[in-house]
Amino acid sequence: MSAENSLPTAPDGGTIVFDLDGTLVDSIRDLLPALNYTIDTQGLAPIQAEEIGKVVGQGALKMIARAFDLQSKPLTPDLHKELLEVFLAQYGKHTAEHTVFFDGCLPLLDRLEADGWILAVCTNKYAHLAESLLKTLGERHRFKALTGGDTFDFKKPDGRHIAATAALAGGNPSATVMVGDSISDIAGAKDADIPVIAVDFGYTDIPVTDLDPDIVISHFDEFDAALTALVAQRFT
Ligand SMILES: O=C(O)COP(=O)(O)O
Ligand SMILES: [Mg+2]
Repeated sequence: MSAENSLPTAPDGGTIVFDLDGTLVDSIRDLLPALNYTIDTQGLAPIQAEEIGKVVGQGALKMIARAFDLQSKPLTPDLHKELLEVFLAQYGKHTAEHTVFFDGCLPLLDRLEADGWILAVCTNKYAHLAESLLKTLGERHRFKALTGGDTFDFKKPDGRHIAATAALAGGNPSATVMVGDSISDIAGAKDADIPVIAVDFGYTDIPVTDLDPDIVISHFDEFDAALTALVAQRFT
């Protein structure tokens, strides 16, 4: 095993809570077509891939609202609800057609599991969509808990979403590390006093370096060193 691929021993209840969209999986390959299908029904122009950070991160309802805002189009509450149904039906049929895990992610999950870390997913996506996405990709079994934006009465950037996910997974929130790509994840982790590794290849309109996470990585090959540093700083 190379020096880069060397994880720290998991502390008691050691848990890694991963965000989903833009962190574990490159999901805009399916999210964007479903969003564009939805807004096209109202004559809006398609959202471009470069703009995805401006719309994703707070769940589907917010994504639709942000798409309308971006094009300064009015959106009534009734139309908003109707379009959510259109989006959910469309995305529900095409959740995992083109979506893939980011490079290096699955080997990392293998290493983490082998080294005794508990894995969980904390996403602002609807839980049933996240469940179906991970099941279709054949990787749901790795995660001891999966919570969505609709699982609790609170969601990221509320830190309770992350802490409750770790607890649900049987982990110790005080020995938990969050991994995410956007302000919801980084602000949420800070709110819960949980250390956070940010990935800079996800979906955000604010560069993650500006959000002051503990560590930024640009590829999952850098994860082991990042986790080693965090465990030494925060858990010993
Ligand atoms: O789909 C969204 O808007 C957010 O999803 P995420 O929390 O997994 O990034
Ligand atoms: Mg994300």
